[in-house]
Amino acid sequence: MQNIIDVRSLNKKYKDHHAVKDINFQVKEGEIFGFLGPNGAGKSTTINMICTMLVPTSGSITINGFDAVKQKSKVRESIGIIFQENTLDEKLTAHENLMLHCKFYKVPKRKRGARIQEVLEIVDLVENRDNRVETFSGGMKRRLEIARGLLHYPKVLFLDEPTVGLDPQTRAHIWEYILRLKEKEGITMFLTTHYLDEAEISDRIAIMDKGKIITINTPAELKKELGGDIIELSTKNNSQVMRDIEKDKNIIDVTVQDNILYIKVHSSDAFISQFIKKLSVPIETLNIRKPTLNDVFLAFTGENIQQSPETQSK
Ligand SMILES: Nc1ncnc2c1ncn2[C@@H]1O[C@H](COP(=O)(O)OP(=O)(O)OP(=O)(O)O)[C@@H](O)[C@H]1O
Repeated sequence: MQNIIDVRSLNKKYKDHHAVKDINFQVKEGEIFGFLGPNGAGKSTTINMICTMLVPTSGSITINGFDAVKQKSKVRESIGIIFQENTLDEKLTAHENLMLHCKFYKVPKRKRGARIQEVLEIVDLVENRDNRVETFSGGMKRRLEIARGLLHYPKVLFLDEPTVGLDPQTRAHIWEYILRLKEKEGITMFLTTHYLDEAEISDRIAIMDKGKIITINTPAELKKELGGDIIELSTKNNSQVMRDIEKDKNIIDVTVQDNILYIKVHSSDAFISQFIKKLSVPIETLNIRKPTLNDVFLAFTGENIQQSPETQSK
């Protein structure tokens, strides 16, 4: 598979802050590329540079064969962006919103009608074409934004938390459309998300932290690399537990989040009974499971992938 995005030695420095530090990665044509990282990792800065909205301090970005600094308009023709916040004009109808975008992107006049019809069909909004956007549900607005992002036949679609704030049923519905697009039109998807299940859909995932790409792999490989089992344990005195299990050779790693200890072990089978005997404080909850993508994220960044409550309502 050919690389549709090629990022090399990319840096961005804001006055006294080095936000993106010499990163390198490639995105293959047709894949869903998940771009994850905690708040402030440098994801938006990187995406803004790829989308030509921000000039890099140094390094190179090639999209669809075009240079993101020297061939901005060619790059813009090659990409579609679905922003997190609603950028539709609520007072206009679906059709009028799409027409406005056609003009902006200079889609030839004689092709506009057919193309609008085509994208409305993709997202199942043909019957709503003449209704004002203000009458749409959250899910319909998102679908219309996706339709708009597709109007100029982009090769890459940037999806910035595409289902944030939507209910689970609508989220599942939006994903049906996104996956249909991938299948039918072969569009490459560059996805940022704080939802674990969405990250799982990615063909490959890059995790960014403190301005650097710290790993890139398929979700399955990332989990496999982490290996072993995870024991989730809570007690009234977790620091005593840490002392109890100190120097235990079966333990690979221990992290603490929200007062729960996540103890990574090679295998819990033979280990668990002697582990419990070692504890000098009563157990409140105990759970044993295989690693998830969240464990991968936690291991690399020290944080949970899920949205914090204050950003969830955005
Ligand atoms: N215009 C700016 N001037 C100075 N510093 C900035 C500017 N924009 C971003 N930063 C800093 O650069 C770092 C990376 O920010 P960025 O927005 O790229 O992170 P992010 O991974 O997208 O985070 P989030 O998930 O919260 O959107 C942060 O420390 C941020 O404060």
